[in-house]
Amino acid sequence: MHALSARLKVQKGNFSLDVEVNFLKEITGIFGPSGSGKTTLMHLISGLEKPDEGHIEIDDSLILDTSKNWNLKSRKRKIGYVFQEGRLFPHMTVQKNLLFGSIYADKDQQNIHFDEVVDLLEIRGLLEKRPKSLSGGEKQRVAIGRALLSAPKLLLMDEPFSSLDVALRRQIIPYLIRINKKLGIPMLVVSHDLPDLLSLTQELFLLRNGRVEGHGNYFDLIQSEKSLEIMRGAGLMNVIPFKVELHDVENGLTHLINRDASHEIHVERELINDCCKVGDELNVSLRPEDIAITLNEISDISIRNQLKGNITKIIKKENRTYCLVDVGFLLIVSITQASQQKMNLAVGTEVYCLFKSMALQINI
Ligand SMILES: Nc1ncnc2c1ncn2[C@@H]1O[C@H](COP(=O)(O)OP(=O)(O)OP(=O)(O)O)[C@@H](O)[C@H]1O
Repeated sequence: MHALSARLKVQKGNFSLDVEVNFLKEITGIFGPSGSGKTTLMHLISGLEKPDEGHIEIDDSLILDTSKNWNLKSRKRKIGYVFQEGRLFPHMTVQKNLLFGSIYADKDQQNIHFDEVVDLLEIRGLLEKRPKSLSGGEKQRVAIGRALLSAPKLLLMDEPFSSLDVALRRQIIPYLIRINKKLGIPMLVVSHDLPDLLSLTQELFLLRNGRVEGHGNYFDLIQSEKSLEIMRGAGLMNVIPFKVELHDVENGLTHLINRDASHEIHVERELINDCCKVGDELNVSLRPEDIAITLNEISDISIRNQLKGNITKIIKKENRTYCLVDVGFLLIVSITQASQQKMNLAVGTEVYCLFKSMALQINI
């Protein structure tokens, strides 16, 4: 059963949107450059805008069908919408803002209660405050809480990170993952920042000029030249799930292993910030430019992380060469075309991917 199934068409001046979006219960990202129609799509799904033609079902119940003249009002759609800048009511305390969310909630379907939301988002200490005295991340968490208390079947988030600095983004992302896992509320998250989006989900729709140009897992998408082209300018990123294996206090390192325990990497403890226990799962991000390729393992080198693999695809774009390397999981590596030619790299070549521990970003 799809959490959302939508076909939508709209013309706005010179811009036309014509898309089909279906997804399951997880977190799904909508990535696209500025002006590609992301906000328009969210408005159409939430009912803030009306399409010229369209059909929307949420959890198999019909929300909109223009051919039958069926169009549920926004507040009846059971969709929580978290806007870019939170949009809290300034004259109300945090508590009242949160309770406002439950006004439209269908009490029978309320699968999350006030105290649970407050604890999940860690906002108990803020309840008596007014929005103007909150930080950006706190506002955003309250806005998410308000949306959750409306008992939504679907949560839409438009650029939830854009008003937050890096530290606050890192805070919000785990809350969103927790909400999705714990409450099973599907989320559609719009962003033009690929690394942020990828730390939340690798299931993506790529939007360009009002059309879906690709849909699926990020690592499948980057194998298509067209999708790679859309994402390239926004900061391609490797995002790999790891588990904390051991804290090596003496050497200041934490050892991480991947899902099937085939690979171990080492990161500086200061990156982990003492936040993770052995056994905790985390995502490690690594820029394709921060990985070097060699044909042999190098022993007398300070770089500790050297993963052996095979090149599965090579894509050339301008003077860069993108190599997809299967090291047990896929890594995307960006090198110059000159390096590729000099090393004679081709599909099937066995290589080592080298990266410094400091090049890793940890998303908890
Ligand atoms: N009322 C309107 N009349 C005409 N064109 C419009 C109208 N509203 C939006 N547009 C155009 O529709 C296109 C898509 O806008 P939209 O805000 O959905 O894009 P977006 O992907 O969310 O962009 P951004 O990342 O910059 O927020 C843009 O080219 C915009 O100029």
